[in-house]
Amino acid sequence: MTTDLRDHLRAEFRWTDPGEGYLVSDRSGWWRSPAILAGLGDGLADLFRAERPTVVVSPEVTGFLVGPLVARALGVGFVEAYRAGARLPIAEPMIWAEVPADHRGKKQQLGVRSQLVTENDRVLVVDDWAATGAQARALRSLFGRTYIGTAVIVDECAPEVARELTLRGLLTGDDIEP
Ligand SMILES: O=P(O)(O)OC[C@H]1O[C@H](OP(=O)(O)OP(=O)(O)O)[C@H](O)[C@@H]1O
Repeated sequence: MTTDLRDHLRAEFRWTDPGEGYLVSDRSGWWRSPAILAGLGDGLADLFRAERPTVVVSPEVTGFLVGPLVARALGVGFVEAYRAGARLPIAEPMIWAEVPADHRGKKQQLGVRSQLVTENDRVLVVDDWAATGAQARALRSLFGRTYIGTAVIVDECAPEVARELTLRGLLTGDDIEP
């Protein structure tokens, strides 16, 4: 099942060249694929099922596509982590974490409605991609001991960063090399 999923993810992934000296990942083929949508929740959930997560948290915005699939597969709920500056559709109070400079060198903040995660939760962070690990690091700092790890589709982090953040991926950077 997971082998099939990995094959589908590799097959539906594209690099695009906007002509600005770097390539940009095009992940739209993933969301268009019924096979990927059917398998992605369980595929990512299986990376952490043994750790019995009780809630999934994902960063804005692509994380909002992936996180609910994983929450559904685990039978738990989903919480949005918004970027500062977003027009928040949820009530205060929020807790905020500084995001270290990410893969574009940009600093930001991520915020979660504090009442949605309790100290007894076991938080699984889910995202489509990890490059520097900045989003995962920020959310780990936000949740402290309730953080159990981060599941991503593509893990491009340095191995020591992935280990430190308990970050696991379905694919590595080598799987989608241009
Ligand atoms: O490991 P990091 O260096 O933190 O990078 C990973 C982040 O980069 C991508 O998001 P992006 O900022 O491109 O925003 P998007 O979700 O709006 O596409 C991806 O969805 C992760 O959230």
